[in-house]
Amino acid sequence: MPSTKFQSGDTVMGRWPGSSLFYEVKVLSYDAKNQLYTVIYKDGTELELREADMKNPTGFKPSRRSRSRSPSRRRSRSRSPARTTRRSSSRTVSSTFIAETHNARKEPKLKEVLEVRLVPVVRIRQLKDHADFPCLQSLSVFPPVFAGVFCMTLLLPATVLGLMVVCSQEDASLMSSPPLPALDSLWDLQVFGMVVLWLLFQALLYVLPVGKVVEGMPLKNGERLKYRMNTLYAFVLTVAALGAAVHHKIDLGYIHSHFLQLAVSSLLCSVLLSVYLYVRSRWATQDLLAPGGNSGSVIYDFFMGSELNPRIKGFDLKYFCELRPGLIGWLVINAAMALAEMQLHHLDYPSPAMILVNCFHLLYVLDAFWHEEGVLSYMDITHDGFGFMLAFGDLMWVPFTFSLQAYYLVHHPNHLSLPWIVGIVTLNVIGFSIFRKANSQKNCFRRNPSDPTLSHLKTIPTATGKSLLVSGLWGLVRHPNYLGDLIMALAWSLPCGFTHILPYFYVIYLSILLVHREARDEAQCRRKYGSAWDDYCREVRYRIIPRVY
Ligand SMILES: NC(=O)C1=CN([C@@H]2O[C@H](COP(=O)(O)OP(=O)(O)OC[C@H]3O[C@@H](n4cnc5c(N)ncnc54)[C@H](OP(=O)(O)O)[C@@H]3O)[C@@H](O)[C@H]2O)C=CC1
Ligand SMILES: CC(C)=CCC[C@@H](C)[C@H]1CC=C2C3=C(CC[C@@]21C)[C@@]1(C)CC[C@H](O)C(C)(C)[C@@H]1CC3
Repeated sequence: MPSTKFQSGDTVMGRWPGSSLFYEVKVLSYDAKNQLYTVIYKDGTELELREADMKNPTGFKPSRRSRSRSPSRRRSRSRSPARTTRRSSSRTVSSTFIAETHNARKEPKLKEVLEVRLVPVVRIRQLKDHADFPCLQSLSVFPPVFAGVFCMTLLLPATVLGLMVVCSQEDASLMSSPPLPALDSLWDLQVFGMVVLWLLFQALLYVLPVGKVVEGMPLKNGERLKYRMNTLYAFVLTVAALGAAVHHKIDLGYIHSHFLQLAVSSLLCSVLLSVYLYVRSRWATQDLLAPGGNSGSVIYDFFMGSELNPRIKGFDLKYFCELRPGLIGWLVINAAMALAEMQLHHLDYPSPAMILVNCFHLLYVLDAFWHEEGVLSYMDITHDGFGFMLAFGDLMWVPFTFSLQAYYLVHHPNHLSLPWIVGIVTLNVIGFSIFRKANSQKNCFRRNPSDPTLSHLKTIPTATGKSLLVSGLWGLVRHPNYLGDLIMALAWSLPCGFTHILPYFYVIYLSILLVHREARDEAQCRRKYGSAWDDYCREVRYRIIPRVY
């Protein structure tokens, strides 16, 4: 940490954003560029504070009123700071501070020290805050949370396999009960070898010294990890390798004919990886753990993951899995399904529906690769531990459920008329434009808030020094990028027609995931930005869909 008034590890008094209350906080790191300290309150809340909002503890006396209260719990019991210090979007942060500091001087009672006996509350709150799972949000006591996590560990893989089995039946209705495949038909050592080879090949491409190296978001200790941006190269080299394989008469139809076995082998790889991750996390120091990453429950930590960025030397396991084997694997499966469709129905070209599905998915994945740097600031990388949920999500869920539409079309051809094709392409273009513009605007604004291309947008200042965009797409709904993602998801399903609901599984999954993710992000932003976030919510009333939600 550079020479600053407060040092990492110091215990000082930090202002709760939007209020005149000060609580005991521990300094974690200092961001010299933005001149912000990352501090942690005793209830586990992490915020960025300016030096002006931090004071030495001397002179603060314990409150007689305050007992076992965290800032966040206080907000729900007493009048919310948002209401007591309500400010409009046009009012500047500094004027708010002056007013509140003045008040605080007149009313010493407002200066309080947090007396903490919060450990169980912290853990439950952090558990509920932890990941993309709605069931964890609604559960408030430990045993059900762990039981829920345990069931998910079994249910999620079963869901993927079940969907794949149903999808291959003529009657792909979710209500149908297709014959279960024999257990030994699910396993083939050669297929397992292929999956391991695939992972090793992708790992080899990851360590190639091509592509620029960039720094990730600051960690708790202020450090920034380095990441090499070369997913696009990995993709191009994979396509070249597959092209060479096809040229040498290797039949990609193998993927279609061994689809279930490939999924089971990928599941096994994700389980083995998660066991490794769990075991190594037992030796990880506190500053390497994700928030709430050490709950004390084996099953919970196995599922959610304890370590934030597990690395072997410079090889980042989470970042590798998030973007490469699963996403590139998804595209390879799609291409194999197009080939299988041509073989099965004796076609010279894939059907228009298959072409649309392949092109839409290709665009989505290439976009993720093109904007690879943006992924470094996504919750999965900066906040979530790496455990079974993400390992399974990346290695099995993404390639085998995201490709269900292409798999479905192999067995359920759907004729598309020209107007339908035009309509579906238009819908995807609209969804993609919203998704891309929203993500780019936010990333650009976070990198450089005074970027001239964004000067026309209105913003709301917050106590942390960062502002929130409040016009343009971010003024339409609070998560325009989710809206675009959902519109695209619908466009991907429509080429499969309306006979079965199965091709719409992706839209349903994404809606649940994004609604939950939005709630989780909202809770984090409210903690981070206090009353400024409430102002934003008043100004932009809808979360994802204008006038609906
Ligand atoms: N296909 C799939 O399976 C999935 C796709 N996704 C996609 O991944 C992408 C990333 O999603 P996710 O990481 O959840 O969240 P976002 O990229 O939407 O990031 C949320 C963060 O943006 C900042 N923010 C929120 N509102 C504003 C505002 N008005 N102005 C400026 N900054 C704001 C806040 O962080 P701060 O203020 O700290 O910068 C907030 O925490 C999305 O496009 C989503 O659609 C996500 C999950 C699954
Ligand atoms: C039910 C279950 C197993 C949940 C696990 C969730 C994960 C599969 C998803 C959580 C967030 C994801 C993102 C992408 C893929 C799915 C997971 C890992 C993503 C990489 C897809 C491509 C996008 O462009 C993206 C980079 C925005 C996106 C990031 C989030």
